[in-house]
Amino acid sequence: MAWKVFIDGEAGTTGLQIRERLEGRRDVEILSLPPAERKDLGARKAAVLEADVAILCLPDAAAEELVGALPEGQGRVIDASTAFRVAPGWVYGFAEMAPEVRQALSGAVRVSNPGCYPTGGIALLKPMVDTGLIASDAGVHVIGLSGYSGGGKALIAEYEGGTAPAAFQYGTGQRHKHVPELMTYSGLSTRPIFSPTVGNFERGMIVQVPLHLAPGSGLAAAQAALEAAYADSRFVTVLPRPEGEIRVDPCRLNGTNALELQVLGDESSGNAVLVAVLDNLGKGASGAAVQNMNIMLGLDEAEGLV
Ligand SMILES: NC(=O)C1=CN([C@@H]2O[C@H](COP(=O)(O)OP(=O)(O)OC[C@H]3O[C@@H](n4cnc5c(N)ncnc54)[C@H](OP(=O)(O)O)[C@@H]3O)[C@@H](O)[C@H]2O)C=CC1
Ligand SMILES: CC(=O)N[C@@H](CCC(=O)OP(=O)(O)O)C(=O)O
Repeated sequence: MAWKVFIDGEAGTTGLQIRERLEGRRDVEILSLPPAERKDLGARKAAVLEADVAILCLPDAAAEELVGALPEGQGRVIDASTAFRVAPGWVYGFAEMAPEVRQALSGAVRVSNPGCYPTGGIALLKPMVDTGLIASDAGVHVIGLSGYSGGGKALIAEYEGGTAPAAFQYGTGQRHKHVPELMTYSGLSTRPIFSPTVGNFERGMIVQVPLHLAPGSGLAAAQAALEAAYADSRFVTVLPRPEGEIRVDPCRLNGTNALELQVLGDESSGNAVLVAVLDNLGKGASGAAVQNMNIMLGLDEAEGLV
């Protein structure tokens, strides 16, 4: 028997990627709507209710409208938008964030898929807060670098049309949509400063957290905290601290569901930069959505396919 999966917004950037990841699978049947019904609320609602799991790859407002139309507790949904990431009653689908998340996911009806930058930021920050290496009320800085596909079809068109600059910093008003989830799941009570930049490359991402740690021991402690948090993780890897200078390539995990974490810096001064590398369309979006779908359907064995 194949599980029925409906991808709402399957023609968009994230939807297409999920479709590609699922197309070769014999344990999954993709439910699709005819083009004329692609934006018909009634048809989409019926497809969600027919499916074993529906993955919403829509703008926030369209996701809110569809979820609002579903009967309470019916239609298992993974929402890729920002709409429900800190909403009560939703499971935040970052399976590696804490041991209890995987179990919550397996029975969940409403799952929000994490944002791309928060996936890297929370992965780095939560173990620091949990172990007391960062006080929960500390003011932290998070710096992001993303490929342009993170901006969806509109930004892709600007870059492919040659009208966008080589790179641009944005989120300059400190109102970026990712800050609430970053703060909530990292366990920070002070709103972090988040400064993202997008560059002229399609996909790939670096998230950096600069920190002043204890001189002489802080970097080793940060390394130990990350290693302990992700010891049993299949998709999150803590890399060894490098010897000397390195170059961090945002694109090195493209096409995968991997997330790599690393502690960089100088032990003698305690000046550190924690770094996460991921594919914004992989672990930052479609990979995580398929991983969550697998856990919800009890297909953990198939996780290697994401
Ligand atoms: N790109 C990324 O890296 C990531 C994106 N996300 C999130 O995923 C969601 C989708 O983003 P992304 O794929 O980039 O966006 P896109 O703009 O590439 O795709 C959105 C898709 O939704 C469709 N759509 C819009 N309104 C409706 C509606 N009312 N009913 C049905 N379909 C509709 C669009 O149709 P049409 O083709 O006609 O425009 C389009 O195909 C967003 O909420 C985004 O925040 C999450 C993680 C990362
Ligand atoms: C480069 C770029 O514009 N990136 C988007 C984030 C990517 C994304 O869509 O984030 P979600 O995971 O929340 O959907 C932005 O900064 O708004």
